[in-house]
Order: sequence, then C-alpha cells, then structure tokens
Amino acid sequence: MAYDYALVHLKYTIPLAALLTLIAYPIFHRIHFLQIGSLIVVSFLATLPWDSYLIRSNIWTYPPDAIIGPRLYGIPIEELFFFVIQTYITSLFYILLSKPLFHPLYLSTQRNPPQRIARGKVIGQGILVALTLYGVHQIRTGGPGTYLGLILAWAFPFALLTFTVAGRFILTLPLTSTVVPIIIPTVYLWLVDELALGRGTWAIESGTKLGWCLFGVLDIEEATFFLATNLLIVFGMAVFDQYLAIIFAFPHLFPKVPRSPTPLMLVQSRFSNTKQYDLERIAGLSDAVTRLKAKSRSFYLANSLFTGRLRIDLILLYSFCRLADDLVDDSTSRAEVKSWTTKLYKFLDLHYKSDIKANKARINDYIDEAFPPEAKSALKYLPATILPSQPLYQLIEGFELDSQFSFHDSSESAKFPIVDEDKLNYYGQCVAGTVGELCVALIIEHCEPEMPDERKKMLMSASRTMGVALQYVNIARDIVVDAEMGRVYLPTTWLKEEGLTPEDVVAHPRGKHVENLRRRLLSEAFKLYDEARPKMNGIPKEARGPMIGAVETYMEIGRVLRELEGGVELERGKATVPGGRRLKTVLKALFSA
Ligand SMILES: CC(C)=CCC/C(C)=C/CC/C(C)=C/CC/C(C)=C/[C@@H]1[C@@H](COP(=O)(O)OP(=O)(O)O)[C@]1(C)CC/C=C(\C)CC/C=C(\C)CCC=C(C)C
Repeated sequence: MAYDYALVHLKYTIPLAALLTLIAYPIFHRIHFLQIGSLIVVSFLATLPWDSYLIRSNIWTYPPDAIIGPRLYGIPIEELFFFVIQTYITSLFYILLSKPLFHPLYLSTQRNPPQRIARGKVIGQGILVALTLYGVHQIRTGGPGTYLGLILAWAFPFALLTFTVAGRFILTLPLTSTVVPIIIPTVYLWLVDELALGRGTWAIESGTKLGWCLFGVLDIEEATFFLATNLLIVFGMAVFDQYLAIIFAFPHLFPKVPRSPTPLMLVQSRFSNTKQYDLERIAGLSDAVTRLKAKSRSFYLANSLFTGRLRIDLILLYSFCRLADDLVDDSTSRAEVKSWTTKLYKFLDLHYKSDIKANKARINDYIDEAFPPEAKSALKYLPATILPSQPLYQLIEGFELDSQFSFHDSSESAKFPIVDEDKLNYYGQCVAGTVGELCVALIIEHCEPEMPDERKKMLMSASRTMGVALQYVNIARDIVVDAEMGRVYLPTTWLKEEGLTPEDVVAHPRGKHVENLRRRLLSEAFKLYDEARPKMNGIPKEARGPMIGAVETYMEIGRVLRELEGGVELERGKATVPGGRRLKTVLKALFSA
C-alpha cells in the first residue's frame, strides 16, 4: 500500500510517543531533554552506517510504493525516523519507570561491590563478548546466519562498552527500571514489525536469514534487533543516570552544579575515581531516605517528584527535622529534653555563631561525642551552609514548646501550652512555618540563586503561612492520637467556647464538640492555604510542580477529613488519603504548575 511505512509510524509509533510524552510531561526536567537528545544523536550515528550496509546489501528491502521516496545513504527517511522514535519511546519508558528511584543510593556498589554484583558484571561482559564473537563468526561464514551475525556484531560491542562502564550500577538498579523498560517497548515493536512484515511494508531477503520465526512471520533476527537496540537504549540511559548521580551526590567533587550539568561535568564524572566517592555520604543519604519512608508517606511520595541536588537536600532537611523532633519527642524526662535541645542549639551554634563557628571536622567531632549513632548522619549531612539559621533555631524552640505537654510545672497553662489561637499560630510558625522557609531557601539556592530580594521575601512569607496551614491539618488529623499522649493542640479558648477543657479532650477525643473544633481548625488551615497557594506560582518552574505536589498531597489529608462525617472513626485515629487519590492529587498539581 502506498506510503505504508509512513502509515506504520502514524498508526503505531507516533501515537505511543505522544501518549508517553503526555504522561511524562509533568516530571520532565531539562536534564531529561539532554539525556534523550544525546542518546538519539548517538543512536542515529551508530545505526546509520549499519543500516545503510544492510539495505545496500539487499538484506532489507522495501517495495517502492511502501516508502515516500527520499533516502539518506540508501536509507528511507521512514527508517531514519524509526531510529529516532524508537530511542525516544524506550527512553521515556525508562524515565517513567526510574523516576521513583533515588539514584545516588545505587552508587554504593561502585567500590567493593557485593559478590553478586561483581560476578554479575563479569558474566554479563562474558555473554556480550560471546554474542559479539558469534556474530563475527556468522558474518564470516556467510549464508543464512549473515543478518543475525550483523546484528550481534554491531549491537553487542556497544552493549559491552556501556555495560563495562556502568555494569555495577545497572545490576544494582531494580529490574523494574532496567529489564521492564527493555521488554515493554521490545514486545510492542515486535508486534508492529509482525504487522509490517505481514503487510509487506518491508522484507528480510531470504538467503541471509535463518528462516526461523519467533511467532507469526516475525523473523528471529528482527526480534533480536529490537531486543538488542532497546537494551542499548536502556543501558545508555543508565550510564547517564550514573554520571548524574555522581555529580549530584558528591558536593566535594562537584561543589556547584548548574540546573543542567555540563558535558564537561559528565566527562569529569565518568573519569572520577571511585576511591574519591564519599560512600559514607551515600550511607547517610540512605539513612535519610529510610527515615523519610518510615515517617511520612506524604513527603516520601513527593520527594520523587524532585530532581538533582534539590531532591537530595530536601531529603536531608527532612531527615534533620524528623530526627530533632524525635529526639525531643522520645525524651523521658524534662532534663533529657533540655539535654537534647541544648545539644541541638550547640550544633547550630557551631555552624552559625561567628564567635564559636567551627569547621566541618570540629562539628563532626561534636556530633560524634554528643549524639547517638543513629542520629549522626542526619546532623552531619544537613546542608547547613545553604540554609538560613533563624528558622532552624526557631524549629528547636517549637520542639521545646511541644515538650511542655509531657514535662511541665504545675500550672494549667504549662500543661496545655496552646492557650489561645495566637499561641497555636506561634507553635505552627515554629515547627512548620520554619520548615517552609527552609524548603524555599533550598529551592532558591538550587534553582534561582539570583532571585530578586522582593520575590524571595514574598516566597519566604508565603512559605511560613503554608507551613502553618499544613501544621493545622496535621493537628486536625491527629486529635485522637495526640489526646492518647495527653496532648491537646486545640486552643484552650476554643475549647471553652464548646464548654470543654483540655482534660475533657484527653478523656474523650471523639464526639460532636471536638468535631466542631476539628472543622474550625481545618477552616483556618484552608484560609491560610488559600492565602499562600497563589504565591507558589513564584517558585522557579522546575521546582514549582513538585513543591505544589508536596503541599497538595498534604492538604488532601485535610480535604479527606472535611469529607468524613463527624465522628466517623479515623483509621488508627489518623485520616489516610487512598493511594489512587494521592496519585491523582500529585498529577493534578504537576499538570497545573
Ligand atoms: C519533598 C520533601 C522531602 C520535602 C521535605 C519537607 C520537609 C523538610 C519536611 C519536614 C517535616 C518535619 C519532620 C518537620 C518537623 C516538625 C513537624 C513534624 C512538622 C509537621 C510536618 C509533618 O511531617 P511528618 O513527617 O509528620 O509527615 P506526616 O504528617 O507523618 O505525613 C508538618 C506538618 C510540617 C510540614 C511543613 C512543611 C513541609 C512546610 C510546607 C511549606 C512549604 C513546602 C513551602 C511552600 C512554598 C510556598 C511559597 C507557599
């Protein structure tokens, strides 16, 4: 049929590429353009001579009316387009399936890899060498094995090169981000090829093929071609991710990273010596991700929306905040609370107080002597040099305020310190408004360090407001859980209006009056959210969607609470946002950013 090859693209490859682009668009980062673009250029240049040889050797033929006509070195433009669109499709599958991964963690096997990885790399290299040699043998023998030989002898040396460079990294990655993005597009293109061969859009001339079919009329050579080329594409993407992970994970090797690492940085990363890798930092990052995953579904999901060093520093900031909160929260006496807060203040002083400011080694010595082993990495890797000090000090103040619920003097106000709405707002400013400021400080540092002061002030102010909004949602969600610990964050003045005391709430945290106050608190939360949300449009573009996703995921807890009829049992006292709704919230935030 006329122009049948072009129709194959119009019906099968372009629609899939368009669909994947739509799905991947919200998580697309300029780095992905660099990654895919580079791979398309390499694929095009590597395939051109080989493809041209097959066509000029009459291994591949096309009925004249099946192609539009223009050729490059004998290759129809539809075939040239296939190089591009196959690379694009498989790369997108890889990006989508790899997005949840935190690639720096997979650098852990770069030095002294586990035996499984070391052995796997050698075996993989052996297989690729054997396949290459078998291909050369088939070419030299000629006849039916020629086409298969040409595929093997062309594709697997490239595969051997990429696997030699990144084999440990590739073998450490989960199969969902290596095998799956190879298999899905391969099977899809097998089916497209089967249809095209069946329609005569293109043909593999007999005499150079074995005559075996994987299924239908799909020659085993064609099946091997798509499997081999998609393996090359995924290996190529993984090599890129390894270099990016090295650049982002090691500030001592790459102190300043632009929004998109330069080609020179990628080359430097390639030739960096694994002995230079700070694997203790990788272990610290792993601790931080473990803490994030264990403590907060909301922010754990949101973290994968971010990219590069901003993602790393947000995870490290979360880890510090959570650790500091837990040290104080888990104290068993007022003296222990005082001890931890004093040490945390001292830690901050060593970073920020000019008269006692210390170097990194002195700070690490202090961490080693003053904190337990499980706390050290969260303190050691806090990106303090790019964080404002005031919010960090105020965060600790908030934790001190929190501890009054557990350890207090005899006065009523000490036992329940949230006496009125102003105190509630102050508490929210301390434990959450500060967090918002710190997040925005990281975004500005990594995405737009040259941001005008006016816009910085606007974002900082809005982030404090948004932080309080999230804290109010947190309190509204945890009324029952907090009451079981003897904590009541609802202002005492609000309780009085409902004829309640804090003790009443501790004794009976469910019921109509408490529900009224939950709704009142949620109403305040959404007022603050409505005030701050529009200002998130001032966040630099590459962080805007992910940050809106993080905030909306949290506010969705408040929406779920509002939808629950009063008194409905909250799961373990906490509202939960169903996974599908959480994903829908994130996608809506990303597409709207
Ligand atoms: C994507 C990512 C990893 C972000 C990290 C955000 C971050 C650093 C959070 C730290 C949270 C934390 C442990 C703070 C200590 C005090 C505390 C517990 C605060 C409450 C958070 C809830 O955290 P938790 O781990 O308990 O989560 P779960 O409830 O268990 O799911 C708080 C509710 C406060 C959270 C406040 C923020 C994250 C700040 C929000 C504001 C912004 C992100 C700024 C938005 C920008 C503009 C311009 C409006």
